[in-house]
Amino acid sequence: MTAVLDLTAVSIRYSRDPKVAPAVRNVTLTVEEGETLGLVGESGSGKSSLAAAMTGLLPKSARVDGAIRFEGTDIAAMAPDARRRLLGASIATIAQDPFTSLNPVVRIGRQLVEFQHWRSDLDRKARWARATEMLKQVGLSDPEMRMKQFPHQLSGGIRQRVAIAAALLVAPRLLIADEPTTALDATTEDQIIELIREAREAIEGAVVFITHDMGVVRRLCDKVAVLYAGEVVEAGPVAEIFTAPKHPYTKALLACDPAEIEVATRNLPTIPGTVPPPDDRPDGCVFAPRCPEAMAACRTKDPALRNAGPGRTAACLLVEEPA
Ligand SMILES: Nc1ncnc2c1ncn2[C@@H]1O[C@H](COP(=O)(O)OP(=O)(O)OP(=O)(O)O)[C@@H](O)[C@H]1O
Repeated sequence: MTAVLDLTAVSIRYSRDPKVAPAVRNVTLTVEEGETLGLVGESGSGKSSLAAAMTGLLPKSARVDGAIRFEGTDIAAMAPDARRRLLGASIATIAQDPFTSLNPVVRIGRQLVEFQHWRSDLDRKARWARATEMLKQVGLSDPEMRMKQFPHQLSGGIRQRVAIAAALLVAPRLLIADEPTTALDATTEDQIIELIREAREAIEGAVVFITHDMGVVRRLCDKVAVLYAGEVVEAGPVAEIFTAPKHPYTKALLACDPAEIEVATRNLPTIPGTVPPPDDRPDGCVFAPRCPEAMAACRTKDPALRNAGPGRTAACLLVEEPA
């Protein structure tokens, strides 16, 4: 079966100059139909750069090496116009702030009708009816009233539901959700996560969920790729990585997940130090300066991503490859 999305050795530079240090390095990952992949990492780990590359939204000055295949077609190699046509009809994005996808000065109804411009088989009335029905499906109780409102008249949670409805109107094969619950309270976050789960079933496609929060990955995703300083440091099935993480960075992220902390505490642990910028990487393992398990060899030897069990990879000298 052809994967919905398949990245092979993808590097991203914010410059055409191949000598400029890449912000994303050599990332390989696959998302199959019916799967939700979590991309997780701290600020600066390259999540948004990867999302922009997947949606063809990197700045013109950026350079992508490697292949990004959407249902078998390499979108990194496509002309921008052809890429926009393909992606506009097949990939939808839900952003952290729905104001980035909703126009603040246009009523919801008009926007949702315009989102369906590619449906030449439907007239305006049919598009309006389809949009109203979609608002109902995402749990809004008075969709006709919502259609007449402006985005600023809605709460954050309702705005995010409208953004999900807008994404579903595209009937995408791939839904990319970029920190869609970060600005929401815990109850609303639960509802939006449930909605994204239902959305994946409705589109019969795949979801890429970008977050810094391991708790959300645990609740929603089938697979996870942990990013650090632009590299995948560990990847594999969520069920296994959460029970037996192998990379010290994954272990540290899990230690920051409130659900993993037995005694309720106001002060969640954080990982000391910061992600190094692309042009100031340490020698050896990029995580070594912050790693509680680092050995002398970690300061000199770059750990290549290695086999860490069925469907799993990890980039750490401490991980022994299965025989
Ligand atoms: N437009 C840009 N021009 C130059 N460098 C950029 C640009 N966008 C991102 N970067 C750099 O790329 C690296 C990865 O950033 P990116 O925003 O992709 O990470 P992130 O994990 O999404 O973080 P955040 O959650 O803060 O958005 C960082 O070092 C960042 O400074």
